[in-house]
Amino acid sequence: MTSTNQDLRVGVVGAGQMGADHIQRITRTISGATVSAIVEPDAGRAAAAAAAAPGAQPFASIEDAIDAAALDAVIIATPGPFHEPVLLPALEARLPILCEKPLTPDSASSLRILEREQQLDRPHIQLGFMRRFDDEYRALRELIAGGDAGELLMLRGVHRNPSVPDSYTQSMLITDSVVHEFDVMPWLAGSPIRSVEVKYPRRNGLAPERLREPILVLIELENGVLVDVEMNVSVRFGYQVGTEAVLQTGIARIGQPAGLQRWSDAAFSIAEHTTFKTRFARAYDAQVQAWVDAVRDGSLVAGPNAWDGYLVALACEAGVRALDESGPVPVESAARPAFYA
Ligand SMILES: NC(=O)c1ccc[n+]([C@@H]2O[C@H](COP(=O)([O-])OP(=O)(O)OC[C@H]3O[C@@H](n4cnc5c(N)ncnc54)[C@H](O)[C@@H]3O)[C@@H](O)[C@H]2O)c1
Ligand SMILES: O[C@H]1[C@H](O)[C@@H](O)[C@H](O)[C@@H](O)[C@H]1O
Repeated sequence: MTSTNQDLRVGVVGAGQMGADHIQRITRTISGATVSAIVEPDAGRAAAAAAAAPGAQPFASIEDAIDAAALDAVIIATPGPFHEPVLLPALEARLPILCEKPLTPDSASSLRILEREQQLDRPHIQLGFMRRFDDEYRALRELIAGGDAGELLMLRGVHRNPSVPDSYTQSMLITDSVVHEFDVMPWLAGSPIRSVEVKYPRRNGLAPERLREPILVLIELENGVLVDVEMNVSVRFGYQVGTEAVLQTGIARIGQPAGLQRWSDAAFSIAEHTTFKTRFARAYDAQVQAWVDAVRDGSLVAGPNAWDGYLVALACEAGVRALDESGPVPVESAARPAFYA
């Protein structure tokens, strides 16, 4: 750290919906860090981000921010295809990195990142798979590992978005959305992915014309646990992410609606989220705080690392193939190098 005060100076690259959220989070909620640099090509977003983070300097590129020694660490919140051009100079400058998911959109580019990172003394990249910081996901993982209800047999997931932007394509059902399940389900079950299959139920006529959805994704894990995920992005009513674990002698469920309960007009209702920003707000806070603390104490990474991102990239490749092929597509997951132990 080259900070003049005790705070970690964080640069944020990409100040769109997620980057702007992280800028506010660091400015208002996180302790031990300030936003010192913002790289955002869109002038309106750059101005809004600067207003939210007094004292942060604007830069045209990550390279310029590095040359000006304006940051100790970086959060990458550009769209997935624009992660690699930021990751490489950041690694070159030995900056600790919190990179939003996915690491990169395909396994070949993820491998390039792994190769570059392994030239450093230790992992520098933490990945933004925030579900690992969600209290409910953590409790579920603990329960499964504890074995009180016997062995885990199945995991059943629902992942429902109210709608998606015009830029969202068919393959993004996998690479932008199911990408989370490709990380969190193996993490819950303690076993890597063996294959991915996609089934198409009846199409939702309210979906954008370019999308054939919802989809049902079947994920087989190496330990025999079968995972099914309903991926559904035009549900309109709200944002819902839930998981049910089927164990030998019990069922565990997370992601149920919580909060305001209401009785009126002879009916009962309960508030539902409309965006991941509120559903996972506490998880994002915990994730960023854990990362800041890890950078400050020198451990640099306190969550999923680039190897986890590579495994997910392999699963995404299989998932994208499975959108067009019938039957399970195998995932060849390589052995984790000692560097990422
Ligand atoms: N963890 C989560 O739940 C979650 C939620 C949403 C998005 N994301 C991830 O966050 C990242 C950003 O997604 P978003 O929804 O905020 O996208 P967005 O389109 O809202 O914002 C991306 C921003 O990056 C800027 N940008 C593009 N190229 C750039 C470059 N080369 N240098 C600097 N800035 C550049 C764009 O102008 C834009 O403002 C993606 O990786 C996405 O997958 C994660
Ligand atoms: O980019 C978003 C984000 O990653 C959300 O967490 C996920 O639920 C959405 O499906 C995806 O589009």
